[in-house]
Amino acid sequence: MVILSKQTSFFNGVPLIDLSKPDSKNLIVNACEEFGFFKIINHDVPMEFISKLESEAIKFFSSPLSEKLKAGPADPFGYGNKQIGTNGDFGWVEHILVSTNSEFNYQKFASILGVNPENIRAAVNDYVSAVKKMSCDILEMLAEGLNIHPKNVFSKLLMDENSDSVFRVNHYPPCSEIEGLNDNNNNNDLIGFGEHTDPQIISILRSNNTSGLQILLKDGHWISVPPDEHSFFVNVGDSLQVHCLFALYVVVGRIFLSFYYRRIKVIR
Ligand SMILES: C=C1C[C@]23C[C@@]1(O)CC[C@H]2[C@@]12CC[C@H](O)[C@@](C)(C(=O)O1)[C@H]2[C@@H]3C(=O)O
Ligand SMILES: O=C(O)CCC(=O)C(=O)O
Ligand SMILES: [Fe+2]
Repeated sequence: MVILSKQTSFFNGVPLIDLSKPDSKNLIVNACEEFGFFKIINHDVPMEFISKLESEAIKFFSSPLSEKLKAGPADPFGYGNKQIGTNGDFGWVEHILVSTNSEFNYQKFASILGVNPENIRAAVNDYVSAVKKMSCDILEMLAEGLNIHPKNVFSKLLMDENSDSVFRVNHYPPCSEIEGLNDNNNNNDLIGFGEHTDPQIISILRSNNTSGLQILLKDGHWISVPPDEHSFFVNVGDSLQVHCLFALYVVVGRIFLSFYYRRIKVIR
């Protein structure tokens, strides 16, 4: 199912965390508690790593479907089309899911792109390492903001060799059925990536300047997040919620709820 909507106004209240500022740790804790979602600026992920990966992804997704299918199915890793995950969820999306493990085999993707698999590995590793470093900084600030020792209590979950961290690239292709439609009624039958929480500790999201990302506020309203290709968005996943409910609530008396979000198709 795809939710189709004319772009309505953007929400300007997403908490903003400037990683270069000393008060970030307290702001991160408040954002996790009040919102479960925040935007990161002044991160150290080089734009060069982001652009390199984005251009390889664009090349891959522009390949003929018959070629892309050779890199599938995503069970668990590879190319997937419309079928999101293993729960039968459906979306107007195609994706690549890869392990962040450095031994991952990129041969299938490299053949389609006509490049050496080591080039793809290097591009993914550069990006993923920089994003992991940023994620560890965020998780350590979170522990510090909560006054929990040691400060790597969360970040060690990410650095663990058995960590289930994954790298996913989603592509939301144009939908010929809705092109040219002038939908004033918020026709509810078209969605890119359906409403869900992520099972991980946190999810780090970045997209190009495409709108459609929506988050569910505590009052039950879905609101649209303004896109920003230079920033990352972070959302609280189920594992952090569970950790806080069972371990931290007793100690520090704070609760973080994992966060519902989705991506809709927007008529321009
Ligand atoms: C629709 C779904 C796909 C997903 C499991 C879920 O029910 C909700 C979270 C999705 C997600 C997002 C992050 C990762 O890409 C992923 C592998 C995960 O752990 O949670 C996917 C799941 C998936 O593709 O199976
Ligand atoms: O498109 C997005 O920004 C969200 C994608 C998403 O929720 C996911 O991959 O888990
Ligand atoms: Fe997600």
